[in-house]
Amino acid sequence: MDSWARFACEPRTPVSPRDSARTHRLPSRGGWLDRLKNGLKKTGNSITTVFTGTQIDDALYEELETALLLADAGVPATEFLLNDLRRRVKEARATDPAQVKTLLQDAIADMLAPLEKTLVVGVYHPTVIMVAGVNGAGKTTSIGKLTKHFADAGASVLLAAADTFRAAAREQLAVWADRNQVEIISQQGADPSAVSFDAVGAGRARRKDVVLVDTAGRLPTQKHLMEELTKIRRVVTKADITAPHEVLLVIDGNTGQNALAQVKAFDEAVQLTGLVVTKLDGTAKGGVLCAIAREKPIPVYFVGVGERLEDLQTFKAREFAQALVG
Ligand SMILES: Nc1nc2c(ncn2[C@@H]2O[C@H](COP(=O)(O)OP(=O)(O)OP(=O)(O)O)[C@@H](O)[C@H]2O)c(=O)[nH]1
Repeated sequence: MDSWARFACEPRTPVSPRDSARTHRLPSRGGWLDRLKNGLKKTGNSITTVFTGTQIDDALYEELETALLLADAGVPATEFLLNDLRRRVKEARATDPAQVKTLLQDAIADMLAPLEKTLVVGVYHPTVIMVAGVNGAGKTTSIGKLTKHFADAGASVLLAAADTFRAAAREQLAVWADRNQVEIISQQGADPSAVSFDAVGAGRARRKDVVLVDTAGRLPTQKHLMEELTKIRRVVTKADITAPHEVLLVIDGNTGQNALAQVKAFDEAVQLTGLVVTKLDGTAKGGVLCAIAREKPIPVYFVGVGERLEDLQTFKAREFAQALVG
């Protein structure tokens, strides 16, 4: 068993006949649930206070509806959850609001379950992962954290600084590359597609396991920048017909319902394969994952609750539901 396989301890649905596939699991989940709980406290508090009463009545459901909407779960997910919960309460013949709280946890966990998926690398050589998002969502930081974890697990990584305009962005990525002793392709002022093309070629020539492409932040309303992103994707495919193997959108958990709009817009532009939800620490809008599950179910590979390395972990539906309705 190679050093990477030691980290491959999560169950995996085979995605390829190639048995060299590796699953990526971030190490050290110690204390994670508490950190997640702490991060989601603001969202969770307004939901859990609904269950402090003594009766299961219409007022309880109405309060819960308000709390879910305030948590940015959105109308479709809120309606679904309320109907599902009423059914569960009836079936369980629950009489105590505390029981309803546990049933809500179950309902949320089931709703979020389809979003749970493990990022697999090793099926393709290299696995090309494109990372996009609005400005300041946490792309570069997340790439840095993932690089560290990939490197620790024995995978070779090549970074591509496809944000060629902002010097600070390239420098930030170079710091992560340096810290993890991984190579980086970076060219000031160059065309982001050209840098990405070169990186995929270099990744293959240098036999890297993973090529991570960091793109510049952009708003879905900036049409030319969204077209630029589409072009990057197209050019990556020119460099390797099977790539990109993953297209990740990093979203800031604080943006709530707007995050859903971002998911839709970026998916249209580059066909997303997964999400990274950052900054869930201190947000009152953590319910947005329910909205995503109901309205645009794209897998959530990782969630982040802070700036430290260990603050980015794989997403687990039940854990999230537990943290939200603690
Ligand atoms: N509190 C908190 N801060 C975070 C988290 N993830 C990232 N950040 C911070 O968010 C800020 C922006 O992160 P970046 O990684 O630079 O964001 P970016 O998307 O690459 O930004 P642009 O390159 O400008 O588009 C930094 O100060 C990060 O440290 C998180 O989970 N929680």
